[in-house]
Amino acid sequence: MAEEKDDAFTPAERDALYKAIFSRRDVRGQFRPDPVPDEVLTRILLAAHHAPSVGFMQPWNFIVITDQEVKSRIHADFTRATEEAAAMFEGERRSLYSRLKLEGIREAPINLCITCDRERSGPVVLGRTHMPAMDLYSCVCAVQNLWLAARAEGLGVGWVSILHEDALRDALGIPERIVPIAYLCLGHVTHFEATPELESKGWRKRLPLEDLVFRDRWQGE
Ligand SMILES: Cc1cc2c(cc1C)N(C[C@H](O)[C@H](O)[C@H](O)COP(=O)(O)O)c1[nH]c(=O)[nH]c(=O)c1N2
Repeated sequence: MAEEKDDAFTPAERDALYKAIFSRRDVRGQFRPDPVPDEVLTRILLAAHHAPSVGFMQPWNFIVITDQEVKSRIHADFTRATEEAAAMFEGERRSLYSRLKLEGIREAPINLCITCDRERSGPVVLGRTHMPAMDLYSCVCAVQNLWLAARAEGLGVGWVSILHEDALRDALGIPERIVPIAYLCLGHVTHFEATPELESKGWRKRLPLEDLVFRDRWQGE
């Protein structure tokens, strides 16, 4: 066998990465109260900070929330928003929606808001000159890095987006030029589900990959 180059992944390293990808779950209901050690939190934040970003803008900030009062304020807004959301679905969908657990704000030992500073590196940004949303997408890359690193650390992450942006800004004192990207609940978990909860609870199935891959041009409707 050819000698591995230093920058190549061994098969075990490759498998470990895929394991993190395929076993990552959105966690809302299985948080344990035990605290997350600071060094673990630092490692996953460092993973987020090593995400790609347009023009190397690094437009993110990480607001680490452990104050139960702040969490309760956000949770109160979730309760309002989720009632509004339930009303947007009809019949059986509405009652299924209402039975789903869609956040773990108060149970998770850490809540984390990832934000985007749209002015971080001046008005003209390499790579964002023609597609201005690229800074927002960069922050989502940071979220995904953190989500995968957390999985490898045995920590669950749940993304909560059933919130009013103004209420979130108010609760966290986020200034106007900063965009809240993700509100995450984070902590040790009793277990990771094998499949997305929205699938196991009958909300929606994973689509077949072959239906989503096009060759050379758009081949859908
Ligand atoms: C941008 C964004 C926003 C949200 C989510 C995800 C993403 C990417 N998801 C989680 C979502 O339901 C979940 O990712 C899918 O159901 C797939 O499940 P796994 O993440 O594979 O477990 C999510 N889940 C939830 O219970 N409440 C929420 O508000 C949200 N919001």
